[in-house]
Amino acid sequence: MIGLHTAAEVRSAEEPLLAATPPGALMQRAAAGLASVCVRLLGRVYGRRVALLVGTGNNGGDALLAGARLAGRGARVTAVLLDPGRAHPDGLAALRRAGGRVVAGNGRSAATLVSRADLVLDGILGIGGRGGLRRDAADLAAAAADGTAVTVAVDVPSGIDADTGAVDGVAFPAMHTVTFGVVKVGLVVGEGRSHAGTVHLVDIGLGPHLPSATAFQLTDADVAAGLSPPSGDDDKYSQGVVGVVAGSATYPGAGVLCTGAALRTRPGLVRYAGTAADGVRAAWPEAVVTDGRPADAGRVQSWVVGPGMGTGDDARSVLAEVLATDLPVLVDADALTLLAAEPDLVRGREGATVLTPHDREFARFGTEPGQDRVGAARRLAADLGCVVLLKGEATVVADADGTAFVNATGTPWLATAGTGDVLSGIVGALLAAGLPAAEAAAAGAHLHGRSGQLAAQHGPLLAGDLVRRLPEAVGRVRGLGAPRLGDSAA
Ligand SMILES: NC(=O)C1=CN([C@@H]2O[C@H](COP(=O)(O)OP(=O)(O)OC[C@H]3O[C@@H](n4cnc5c(N)ncnc54)[C@H](O)[C@@H]3O)[C@@H](O)[C@H]2O)[C@@H](O)CC1
Ligand SMILES: [K+]
Repeated sequence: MIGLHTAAEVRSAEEPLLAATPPGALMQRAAAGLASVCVRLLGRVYGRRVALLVGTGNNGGDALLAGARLAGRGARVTAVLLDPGRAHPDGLAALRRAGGRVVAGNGRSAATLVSRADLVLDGILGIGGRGGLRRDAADLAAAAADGTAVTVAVDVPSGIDADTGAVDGVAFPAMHTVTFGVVKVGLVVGEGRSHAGTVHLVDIGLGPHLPSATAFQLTDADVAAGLSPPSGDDDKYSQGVVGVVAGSATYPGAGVLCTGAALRTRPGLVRYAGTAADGVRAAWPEAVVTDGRPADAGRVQSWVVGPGMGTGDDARSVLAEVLATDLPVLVDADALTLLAAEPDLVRGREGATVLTPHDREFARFGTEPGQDRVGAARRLAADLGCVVLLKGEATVVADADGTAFVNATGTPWLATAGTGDVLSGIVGALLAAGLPAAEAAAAGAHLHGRSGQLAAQHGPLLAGDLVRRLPEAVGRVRGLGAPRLGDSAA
């Protein structure tokens, strides 16, 4: 698992480390790591044009020291100072000694220089940044976006909130972010994720001083650990039996997709109960199907309830029946609409409850998710005593105790009808297999994203393609062992 940290956690870890290291040593470590990523990205360094965008803090100092290292290898480095009187003095001296140039950051010539560079390093603001970019900085970020340079953010893209990924106005559009010590939450979630590009982590020795993370990104290896293959002693019941209530006689699709996804994730046994019975039976002869109520379906170890089931009295009564059990229940789509009107149906349940809203469904519970998606999911999870999986470009999972996961996998092609029904089926299967609810939700989102990436390799995908590619996604997740950073750009 990759721990995700806040700026305050970084500050608290930096303090003892700074006290234990010679002055400037930490910044030199950061600059060395930053420069070596830049060398890799540039390929040939000699003669390449490098523009450094330099603010008033240590983030600008990192950029200047890395620029000095690149100038030492023959790059033509120019520092663009946003506040010339307040740039990091040691960094500035090092750059000058290495033969780098310095210009002021206002005016057209600075923007032209940035738009013609081969590499632009963004050292405007790091974790000390507050609020959005000011006018001069925003113009330079726009020039970088319009140019052809490789854009690299130092520690965090300037203009994003390192804790939430929120952007207030304009932020630097990085293709790569070289971050120091730990991955900040804001690099992998919300708008921060798309501004950060591929994330490279440079170790500066913070590890022993860090508090435990409360937010995480799962790797393939983490998900594989929860998906142990069946042993010789397993039978169809011991692998986990999922109950699905989804779809309707008129619209059986949600029932078909949800049941198929559960079967393909963990093919033990899936029991379907509902009015889409004929459609589900025709599509999945492997499922055990009844057109009766959940109680008529037989024993299950988890329930998935909601997609396409409607919001009428019958649907409400089926939802209440499922929630009255002590089993893990995943509540999605129409069942979320019903639940938002009666949230007490889940408060105090003995079994775990996982809610899987998109933004509009989330808002029915009282507040829009806003730009702090991890915070919003945590608040709703704590309020209802549930696990909340908030769907998005980076899906967030929060447990009632505050533990959060930010999903690393996926593709924009997943924004198509029926993909949510597939996610519900996957998570339902993992719940039936006995995974703790938050981990089942996070692992399910990871698998869903991997399946989407496989299905979108050659272009647009349909929800049914996700179901078809699920066994391969499970196989790939099992086969890739090493933790992978940089998935945030996937
Ligand atoms: N503390 C350390 O020893 C290390 C820190 N490192 C770097 O230091 C950074 C943090 O440095 P700082 O605390 O100096 O903070 P920053 O470099 O993030 O910036 C703070 C400065 O920017 C100004 N500022 C804040 N918001 C602004 C805005 N919206 N527009 C214009 N100016 C604004 C502040 O007044 C302050 O002068 C990290 O992100 C990392 O890059 C690394 O060198 C590793 C070691
Ligand atoms: K930056």
